[in-house]
Amino acid sequence: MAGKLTISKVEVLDVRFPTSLEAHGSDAMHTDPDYSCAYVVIHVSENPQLKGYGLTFTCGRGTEIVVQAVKTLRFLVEGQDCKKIWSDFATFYRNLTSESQIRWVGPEKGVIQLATAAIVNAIWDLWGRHENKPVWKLLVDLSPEQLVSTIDFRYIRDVITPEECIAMLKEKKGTAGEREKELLQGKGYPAYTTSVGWLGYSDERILRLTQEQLALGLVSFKVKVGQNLEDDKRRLRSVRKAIGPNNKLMIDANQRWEVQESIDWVTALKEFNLLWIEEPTSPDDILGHATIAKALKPLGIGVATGEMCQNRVIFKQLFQANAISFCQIDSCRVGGVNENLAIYFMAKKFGIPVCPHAGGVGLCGFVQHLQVWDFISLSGSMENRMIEWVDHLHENFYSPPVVKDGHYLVPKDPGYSGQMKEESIATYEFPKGTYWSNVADGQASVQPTMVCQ
Ligand SMILES: C[C@H](O)[C@@H](O)[C@@H](O)[C@H](O)C(=O)O
Ligand SMILES: [Mg+2]
Repeated sequence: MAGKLTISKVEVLDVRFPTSLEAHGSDAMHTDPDYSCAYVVIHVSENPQLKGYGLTFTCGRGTEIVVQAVKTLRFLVEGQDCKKIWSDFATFYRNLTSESQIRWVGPEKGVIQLATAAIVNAIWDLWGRHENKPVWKLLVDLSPEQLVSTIDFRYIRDVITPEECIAMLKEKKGTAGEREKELLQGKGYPAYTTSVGWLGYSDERILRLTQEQLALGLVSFKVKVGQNLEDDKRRLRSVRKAIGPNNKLMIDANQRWEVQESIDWVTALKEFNLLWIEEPTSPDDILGHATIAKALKPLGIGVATGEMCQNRVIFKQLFQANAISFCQIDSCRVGGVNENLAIYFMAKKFGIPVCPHAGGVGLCGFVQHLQVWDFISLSGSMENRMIEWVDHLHENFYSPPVVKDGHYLVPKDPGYSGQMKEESIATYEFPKGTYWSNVADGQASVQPTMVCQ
């Protein structure tokens, strides 16, 4: 790799889509999300054509705080040589997450962690584009030593070491080509859908969408629960009837309950043959999740969580405490690709399947790369694994993810699939995009409707 690639500018934009108008994305705790993001574009001096695009997902209000956090971190990124970063990514990552003053407002959690993810994701996108490869292929082609060198092992060495990770990758190297071929020539990677069952949708809408998705080949469905038990029973009865006894059904409470309440509520829903209960309680309550998991095990219902688990340390403890049966990494909640790799390695060690979270804008595009890499290079298995699919806002991206016949097709374009269309930014940048200026002028609606037909 001759020549430098100096980061000349980290650009950051606040982009918000008014999804609350249709109750898309609504759940028991986030009743009116406007799917939004802090969107980062990384420029390099030596090549104006080459840019890296990344983002972190937010729900509307508060995005401006994440944008500010990216601006605060900028001085650690601008002026850096990308090639130097890629050759020792863990050190760059550590510098970002452990800066001596900024770390007080984290460390490695909350807004500053979301901002880290947006920057780090953009740097991986840039790397993929520079190598002319989708990020999954970049990961697959890195040597085991190089790939593992991107991970900051601080605080997780008591459960996993770089040497163990390298050995895991080496063990799978010989057969990786077969799995890559299987994914590219076969149906792709199994998906499940959440976008039939948002909490603010009417019963009629849920049923119609379920039937539509079934007809499109989806066989796994997730429904939001947690506000009212009788409502949950009625919806689940309808969805279970529509999908039949053999298709998979999951529920998601988005942290609505206490620990005992989780056990009681889910037990009351056991007749619907549920694969998992997702986020029953606080994402920080590791032992609470373990208690719930133990109580629900005899019912055959697993516990899933991850979309709001802030860093690798929380995941480490969830694994250690037998608190989850499904690990839901999130491409933007922890500090981007590097930290997610650490979580994948721990999941492999503890024998827990990863089913990435993707309910948000841009997340389906990112996580498909990680999961494809995992199948080819690490777990070597799709058993008990699926990638979440939410069918919203993909039209705003240049290389949108594609689900066909219930499977994600392997992305082929270089990068990490997060580049947003210019016209979408011009419309939805907050507050100056045309959509939001019209709202300010009273020419567009902002009133969320909680029940939609
Ligand atoms: C506010 C969001 O749509 C969440 O409801 C969503 O991420 C959800 O938890 C999911 O699992 O997709
Ligand atoms: Mg969820």
